[in-house]
Amino acid sequence: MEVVSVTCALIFLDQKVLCAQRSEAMQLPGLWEFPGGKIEKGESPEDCLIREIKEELAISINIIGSLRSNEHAYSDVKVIRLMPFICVWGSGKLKLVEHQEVKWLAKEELKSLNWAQADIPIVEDLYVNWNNIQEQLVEYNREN
Ligand SMILES: Nc1nc2c([nH]c(=O)n2[C@H]2C[C@H](O)[C@@H](COP(=O)(O)OP(=O)(O)OP(=O)(O)O)O2)c(=O)[nH]1
Repeated sequence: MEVVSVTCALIFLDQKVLCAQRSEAMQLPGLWEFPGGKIEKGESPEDCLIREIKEELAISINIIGSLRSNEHAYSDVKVIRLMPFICVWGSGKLKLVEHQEVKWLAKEELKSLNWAQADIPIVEDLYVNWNNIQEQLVEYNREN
């Protein structure tokens, strides 16, 4: 079975993370995800994510870390390997090119959304590691 590798960005700002709602024109319409997309041939996961975020949200991001990947079988023939990265906003003004809506959520609000199935373990990991990630962000901001 083919496993499709997909990167996604956990973009943090002021102790909140950016969550995006898939539009009716996309697969999994109306469900919430972390923005990103499929890795193209010859592309590194990081390059893919930077490209996808530019395409989808018109901003550039800096990647500062990652969480563990999660594999989810949407069907017998479709397995997604979702690879989450911890990111901060680099430059540009946010514009929704593909998504229907975005929300900036605090830790306690994370579980209130109707997430795509592949994201559920990632949301759980994010919840559990939230304070650690905030420390990484403080450290990154001190150095940059
Ligand atoms: N980007 C992203 N995709 C996700 C998440 N969770 C999840 O199940 N997916 C699925 C939805 C899609 O089947 C697949 C990613 O495809 P996509 O349509 O967003 O990516 P893409 O822009 O590269 O796709 P394409 O239209 O060029 O084929 O992964 C997530 O958090 N972020």
